[in-house]
Amino acid sequence: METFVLPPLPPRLNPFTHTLSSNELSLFAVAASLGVLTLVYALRKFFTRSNLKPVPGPPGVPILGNLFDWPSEYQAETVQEWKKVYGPMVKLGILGKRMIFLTSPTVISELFAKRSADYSDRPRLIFSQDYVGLDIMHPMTQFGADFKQQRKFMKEVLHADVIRKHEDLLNEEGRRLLQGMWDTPKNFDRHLRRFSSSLSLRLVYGFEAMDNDDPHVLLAEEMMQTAEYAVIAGWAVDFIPWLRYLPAWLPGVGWKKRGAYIRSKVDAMISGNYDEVMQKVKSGVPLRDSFVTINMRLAKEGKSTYDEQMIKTTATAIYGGASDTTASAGWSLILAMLINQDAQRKAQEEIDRVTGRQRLPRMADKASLPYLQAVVWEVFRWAPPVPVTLPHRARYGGEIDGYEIKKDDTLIANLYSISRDEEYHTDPETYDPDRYLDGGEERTPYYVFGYGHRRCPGADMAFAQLFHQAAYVLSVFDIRPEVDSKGNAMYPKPEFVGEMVRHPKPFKCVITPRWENADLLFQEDVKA
Ligand code: HEM
Repeated sequence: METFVLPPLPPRLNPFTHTLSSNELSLFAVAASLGVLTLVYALRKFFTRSNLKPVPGPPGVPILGNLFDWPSEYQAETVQEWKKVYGPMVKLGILGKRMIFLTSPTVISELFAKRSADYSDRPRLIFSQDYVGLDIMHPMTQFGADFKQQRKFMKEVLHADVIRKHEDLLNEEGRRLLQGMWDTPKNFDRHLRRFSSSLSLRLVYGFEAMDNDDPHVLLAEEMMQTAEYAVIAGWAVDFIPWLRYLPAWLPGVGWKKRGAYIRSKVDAMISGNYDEVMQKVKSGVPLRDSFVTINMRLAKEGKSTYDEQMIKTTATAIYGGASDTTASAGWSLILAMLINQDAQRKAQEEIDRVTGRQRLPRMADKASLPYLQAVVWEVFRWAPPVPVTLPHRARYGGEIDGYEIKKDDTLIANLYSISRDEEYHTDPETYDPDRYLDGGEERTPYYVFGYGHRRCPGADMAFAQLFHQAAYVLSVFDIRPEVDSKGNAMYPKPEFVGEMVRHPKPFKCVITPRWENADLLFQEDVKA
C-alpha cells in the first residue's frame, strides 16, 4: 500500500470544527460555493424571521464569517473572555455553519442534561466519518440505535462495581509507579504517563506496558494522533459536501488518499490488538482477564448480545478515551500538590491516620479519606482535563432564555467556564479542597465529565484511578519545589496547553521519600 508521512498539523482547531486547509481546496470549488452560499444566505434571511433573539457573538466578515476568529489555541480561556462580552451563549458562524459555545452552567445543564435527547447527536463530518471510518467509534457515533447499544455496553464494563473488581490491577500498576518514582523521581511525568497507558491497556486487552516505548503504547499513540488529525485538521469536504464526487486523481483531491492512509492506522489499532489477543488465547498464552477476553468468551458461549465488531471498536474507544485524559489529570495532581503545600500536608496526615504508615491505602478506605477525595475533585475542577465538550448537534430547533437555536447548530459546552463561575465556586482560580468540606458545601464538580447521554462513560474509572494515584504517591513521597542558589523556593506558574485534552506545561519539582524505608510500603505492603 502507498504510504506517506503525515504533513505537520495545520493550525490546531477544535475537534469537529474546521477551517479550510488550503492544500485541499480547489479555488473553483470555493468560488462556486461562495456564490451559492451568498444566495442561500440572502434568501434565508428574507424568508425566515423569528421573534427570538439571535445568539450574539464576534461580528466576523461576510460569508467566511468568523473563520479568522476561531480560537485555535487556549480555546477554553478565549471563550471565557467572550462570555464577559456576549453572555451565556456565544455564536461563531463559519461558511454558513453555526457553532455556539455554551458558557453558563444553567444553559449547559438545561440543554445537555434536561433536553439531552435533542442535543446529544454529533455533527456530520464527511472526512473523518466516511473516509476515515471513525463513525463507528463511540465518541463520533451519531445519536441513535447504534449509539445506545454502544453506551449500554460501555456502562456495563465501566460501572463503579466493575471498577472495584479491578483493584488488584490498580494496586499492581500503582506499585510499579511508586518504584519508578523512587528510582528516578525526576522522570515522574514519564512514570505517570506509563501508569495511565499500562492501566488502560491491561484493562482493555490484558497487555502490560513495561515502559513508554512499548509497541502497543506507540501504536495507540500513533492512532490517537492520526485520528485527532482527521478530526481537527479541517477538511473542505465537510463544508462543501459535493467535493466527495470529484475523482481522486484531480489536483486538490489528495485528501481522499490521505483519508485512506489514516483509515489504515485506525484499522490497525482496532483489529491489531484484538487479533493479538485472539492469537494468544488460541495458543494458550496466559493472559490476564480483560475487557476483550471476557467479552470474547461470553460471545463464544452465546451469552452476549455484542458481536466481534462491537467488542473491537468499544475496546478502542475505551483505550482512546482513557489514556490521555487520565495522564493529564495525573500531572495536574502533582502540580496542584506542589504549589499547595498545605493541602498536600493535610492529605498526607489524613492518609497516615488511616494506614498508620503501615500499609498503602485501599479502595475500602475511601470513605475514611474525605479530604483526599476533595483533593482529587478539586484537581478536576481547577484543571479540567477536557475543558470543552466534544461538539453536539442540535437535532431540532429550540429556544432558551429567548435565544434561538436552529436545527443542525453545533453546540459546544465550555466546561472550563463552569469551573471559573463565581456563582458556582468561590474564588475559582484558587485550588482549595476545603470548598467541598466543613460546611463549604460547594457542589462537587461532576460537570467536568459532561452531561446527559454524552456524559463521559469513564467517569467512575477516571476518579478511581486518580484517587488511587493520589493515595499511593502521597503515602510515600513529599513533593517540594526546587530551590535557587539562595535557598528560595521556585514554584512553577501553572500553565496548561492542549486542544482536545489539556495538560500542564512541563514543570520541575523535587520528589523525596517521606521517611527512610518508606519503600517498604510498596515493596512489602507490611500489613496488606
Ligand atoms: C480525567 C478523566 C476524564 C475526563 C475529565 C473526561 C471527560 C470527558 C468529556 C468532557 C467528554 C465529552 C462529553 C460530551 O461530548 O459532552 C468525554 C467523552 C468520553 N469519554 Fe471521557 N473523560 C475522562 C476519562 C475517560 C476514561 C477513563 C474513559 C474510558 C474508560 C473515557 C471515555 C470517554 C468516551 C468513550 C467518551 C465519548 C462519549 C460519547 O461521545 O458519548 N473518558 N469525556
